[in-house]
Amino acid sequence: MKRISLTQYLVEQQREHGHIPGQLRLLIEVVARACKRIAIAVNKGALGEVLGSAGSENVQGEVQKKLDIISNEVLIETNEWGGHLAAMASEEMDSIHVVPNRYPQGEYLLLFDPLDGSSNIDVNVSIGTIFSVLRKVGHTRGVSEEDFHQPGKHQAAAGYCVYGPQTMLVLTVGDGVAMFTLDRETGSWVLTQDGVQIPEDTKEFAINMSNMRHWAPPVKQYIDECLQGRDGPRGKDFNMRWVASMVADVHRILTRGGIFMYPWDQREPDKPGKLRLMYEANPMAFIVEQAGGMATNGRERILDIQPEKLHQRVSVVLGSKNEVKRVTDLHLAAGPAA
Ligand SMILES: O=P(O)(O)OC[C@H]1O[C@](O)(COP(=O)(O)O)[C@@H](O)[C@@H]1O
Ligand SMILES: [Mg+2]
Ligand SMILES: [Mg+2]
Repeated sequence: MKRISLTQYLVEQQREHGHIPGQLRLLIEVVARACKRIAIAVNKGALGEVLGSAGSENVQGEVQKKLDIISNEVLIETNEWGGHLAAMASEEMDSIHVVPNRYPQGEYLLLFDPLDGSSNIDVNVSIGTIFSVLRKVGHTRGVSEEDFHQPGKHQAAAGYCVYGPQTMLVLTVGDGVAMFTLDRETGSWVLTQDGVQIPEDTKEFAINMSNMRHWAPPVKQYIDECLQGRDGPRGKDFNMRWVASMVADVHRILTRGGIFMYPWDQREPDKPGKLRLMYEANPMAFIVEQAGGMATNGRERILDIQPEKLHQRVSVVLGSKNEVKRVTDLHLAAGPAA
């Protein structure tokens, strides 16, 4: 098999399509390098003393794990000096991190969920890193949080790394989705799948069923019809999977299809959902769309949502096109309140 490295892939994309500027290519390579360092820490587990809680809370009031903090630091440290970024934002930081004056300033903004699936860290189940890249628009000096408030359709690149039985990097620069597997012996990312396509139909759904009694009627109806299997209106049996690491659930969907949902629920009616728009939903929605799937908040395309806050939350329905469409149609038919 001819081995194509991440560098080679990006250079070829640049040559063929001309839409990956040098700074963006560098940025992606640096993020991939940071993910490699995080993978090494994840791999060491208890031997590296990286498991367990850090005893602090993030801006959303969630208890931080040691790996949440380590991964955040690795991403900042590897990215801030390269000259490709103006600023970064993270799930684990209250506000944006502007690249210090001692380093050259770049034109991109990087957002990340440094460690996704925190509840799975200590139980040796797949976790990951999610990232989104925006271009700093406008030519004003300096950078502010408002510069980040761009809808997901403006992302220049997005990706995630999954730390599972294999460490994989999944990437889109707006021209399809490519998957790379980390060769631990050589330390390089090797292209293992290009032109990833999500099947349009599926018999597999992913949702945290323990929240069922709190869901809105359209979500209840959709899942109820799936559960009725071949005796119900769908006329086929469904299977369920829920890893509780979005990266792992989305990775399965990219590989063999499926629908993923983390919907609004009535426990906290003012909160649109659990997942964060800018560094979880947007990058995943970009990847899913680039692989032929669909991603909505139940009503509108996630990539069209105009963000108002860095840590804004959103309801998420993504994956195989025909199923996401079905859930979205049920919401639209139910009217504005549901
Ligand atoms: O524990 P729950 O409610 O099933 O939530 C699981 C979801 O929460 C998350 O773990 C949130 O991500 P973080 O670990 O980055 O906070 C998602 O990855 C996952 O889909
Ligand atoms: Mg997350
Ligand atoms: Mg996280």
